[in-house]
This record gives sequence, C-alpha cells and structure tokens, in this order.
Amino acid sequence: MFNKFKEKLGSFKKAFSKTIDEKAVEVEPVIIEQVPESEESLEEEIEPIIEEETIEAALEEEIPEKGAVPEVISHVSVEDLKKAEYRKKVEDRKKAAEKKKEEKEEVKPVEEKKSFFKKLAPKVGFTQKAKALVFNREVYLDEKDLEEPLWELEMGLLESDLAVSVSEAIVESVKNQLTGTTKRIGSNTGDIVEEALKKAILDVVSANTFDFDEYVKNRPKPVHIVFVGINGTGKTTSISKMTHRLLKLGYSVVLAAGDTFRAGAIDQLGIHADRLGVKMIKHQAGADPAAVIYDAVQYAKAHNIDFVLSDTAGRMHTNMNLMAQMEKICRVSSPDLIIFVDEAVAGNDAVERAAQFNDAVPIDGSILTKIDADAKGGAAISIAYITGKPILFFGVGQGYEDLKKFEPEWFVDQLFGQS
Ligand SMILES: Nc1nc2c(ncn2[C@@H]2O[C@H](COP(=O)(O)OP(=O)(O)OP(=O)(O)O)[C@@H](O)[C@H]2O)c(=O)[nH]1
Repeated sequence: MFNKFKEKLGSFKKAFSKTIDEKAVEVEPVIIEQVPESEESLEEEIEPIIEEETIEAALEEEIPEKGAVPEVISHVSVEDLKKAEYRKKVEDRKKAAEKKKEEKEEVKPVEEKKSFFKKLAPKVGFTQKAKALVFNREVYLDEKDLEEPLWELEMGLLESDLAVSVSEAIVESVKNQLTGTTKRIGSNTGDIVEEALKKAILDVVSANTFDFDEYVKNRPKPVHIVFVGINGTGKTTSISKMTHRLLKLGYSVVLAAGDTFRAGAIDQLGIHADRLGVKMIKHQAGADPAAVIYDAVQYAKAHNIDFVLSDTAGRMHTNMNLMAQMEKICRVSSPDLIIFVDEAVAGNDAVERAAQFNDAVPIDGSILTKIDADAKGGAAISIAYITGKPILFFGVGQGYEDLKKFEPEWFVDQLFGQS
C-alpha cells in the first residue's frame, strides 16, 4: 500500500542521512555492560549477534595492520573486561584468522574485508564496537544544513499528490522538529527523519477527526447520511459497504435511490439492497431525488429504522446546475451527515473536488475509495487538511467487508510500513 509514496520519500531520506553523517560528531565511547568471563561465554555472547548491516558499517573502516590491535580496544573498559586477558584472546584469534585467510585462495577485496570482519570482529567484541560506532554520535542541525533535504522532501510530497499548502505545512513541521536541537543518532540515521515526518503527517491527518461510530450511536434515529461526489468514484459501492457494516453492528438500514439521473443506478443499488436484505425506496428514473430521499426518511421514521443511506447522482463539481440540485437535496432533507466520496488514486483532482463540494453543501467528512489500487497517499493527507473535515473511511476493495474505518495511526503506519 502507498508504495509510490515510500519510493518518493527515499531520496529525501538519503539526502538527510548524508547531511547527518557529514555533521555528526562522535561523543563518549560506549560503556560495555556485560563482559564474558570465559572464552566459551565470550564465544556464546558474541558469535550469534553478527549482522550484515553492522558488518557493512565496519567495512567503512580500514582493516588494521597485521599485528595491530583493533581500535575497538580503546573503547573497552579495562576494569570491567579484564582487559589484558581479553586482549590476548583477541590477538590470538586475529592471528588465527589471518593465517586462515592467507591459506585461502584469492578472494575479491570486499569479500576479503567481509570475511575478515566476520571472523575477527566477533572475537574482539564486535557488537560492542558497533555500539561505539553508531550509538555515540550526536548531531546539531541548523536550517542551512536542511535546505537540500527539505527541498527533496517537498518534491517528494508534491509528487505524491499532496496539495502545495499541505506539503509546505509538513515541510515546516519537519524543519521545526529537526533544527536547533542536538539529536542523538541511533543505528539508522533515517530513523530521525522518519519520526519527524511521521509526526508531521500524523498531526495533519489527525486534525478534526471524529469517531463515526460514537457520533451515530448518540444521534437521534433515524440517522440520515447523504453520499455525494463525482461519477464512478464509488458512492453506491460505499453505501452498500456501509450498510453491511451497520447491519453487523446491529442497526437497521433503509436505502434511498437518490440517483435518478444515471440509467441503471436505481437497479445497481437495488441489487445491493436485495443482497443485504434491506429495503430500498425508489421512484421512477428522472424523478426528483429530493422527493425520493424525503420518502425514505419518512419510511424510516414510520418503521423505526436506525439509518437512511441516500445515494445521489454523480456530478462534476464544475456543473453549477447539478451542484445547485445537490445543495437543494441536502437542504430539504437536512441529513445528519453529508459524506463526500472520491477515489484516492485521483490525487490532487480529488482534493480539488472535495474543496468544491465542501463549498457547496458543506460536507462533514470523506470516504476515500480504491486505496487498494496503490494510491500515492497524497489525497488522503490533503483532503482532511484542505476541507478541514475528517476522512471517515477508506475503501480498500470491492467487497462488502472492504471498508476500513480511518484511524490516523494506522494510516501513517501504512504510509511508512512494509506492506
Ligand atoms: N478497487 C476498488 N474498487 C472500488 C472501490 N470502491 C468502488 N469501487 C469500484 O468502482 C466502480 C464504481 O463504483 P460505484 O459505486 O458504481 O461508483 P458511483 O460513485 O456510485 O458511480 P456513479 O453512480 O456513476 O456516480 C465499481 O466498479 C466499484 O466496484 C474500492 O474501494 N476499491
């Protein structure tokens, strides 16, 4: 999910890591807490913890001259380690390793370094050395240091379909988080930037969120929800998914076939109503949608139905007549919620449309569909920010179950996660 977003942010992370590596200074060496008492325990303690990554880090360093004591020794606490004994073991093992290496046939330079460290490093306390190398660095960044990486970030965000104002807000937040304070660097310099970016995005998408379930639970029944948006974005499908969800929660639902404009729209909703076992109120094709919706609300009131979900015709936000009609539908039926539905893959277009629909009615929140079609993520971040109204649900497929309640933390995890 959101693979393009992850891809776009790669160059920012790279630029940022480079800046950190250039500016970071080493601070006090690590204090080693646990030292193996015997040769056997030394083996046990250290051997299993060699990781490719730490070996790569060590490869940046020169292989010590033959006979020289590896630099790590200078970081090791003498008192705790019984240094003399330890150093001797190190020397012996190093000699043995070098002897073995000489006996081997010719190997490529990198392989040679790797095998050297694989054999030697563990025996000189490689894990401790890695800690001294990576955990004991600090960096202080000022605005100038971040100019280039932040430029990369802004480009990455814009290419991920974030609206300009949202990208700027996120860049500003990342800048404020990273400049002017001394940061300790962990094993991965990219972590610092990822944390800052996650927080910036989380702040944006968490603004104005509200709990849909809590909200509808506490509303007088019937709760009336109207779905609006342009053609083909997934309104009808989202209504059927929402119906399924509400039925599962124990509510009763009636549908209003308010899309009297598109041929086949009434039948399409009718099929879902039959499958889900709910009543659908309909008029003839071409009838006044406000009248259909009015009837559905009356039906719900008369039959103690908990929810009325009203479909409406898809309309372009640029079509003034249809937008005026939608405004009338919403005014006459005074719904509890007006939900804007658009597809996440539409990127900036979806953001623009959300803003226009919000101006016209206004909307109470959005459902973003087709998240499963590898959306870039920008629309989801931008729509909430631009409209000031929350994302309520994601459509993540075509089945009834494929409606995911929007949770900011879950969303940010998806943006940065492995999936
Ligand atoms: N992959 C995927 N497809 C979806 C999702 N939501 C809807 N669709 C598909 O998008 C297409 C259009 O969905 P509809 O529900 O008919 O869209 P609509 O907004 O009601 O369309 P109009 O009635 O023309 O306004 C259908 O093929 C749906 O199956 C989703 O979350 N993921």
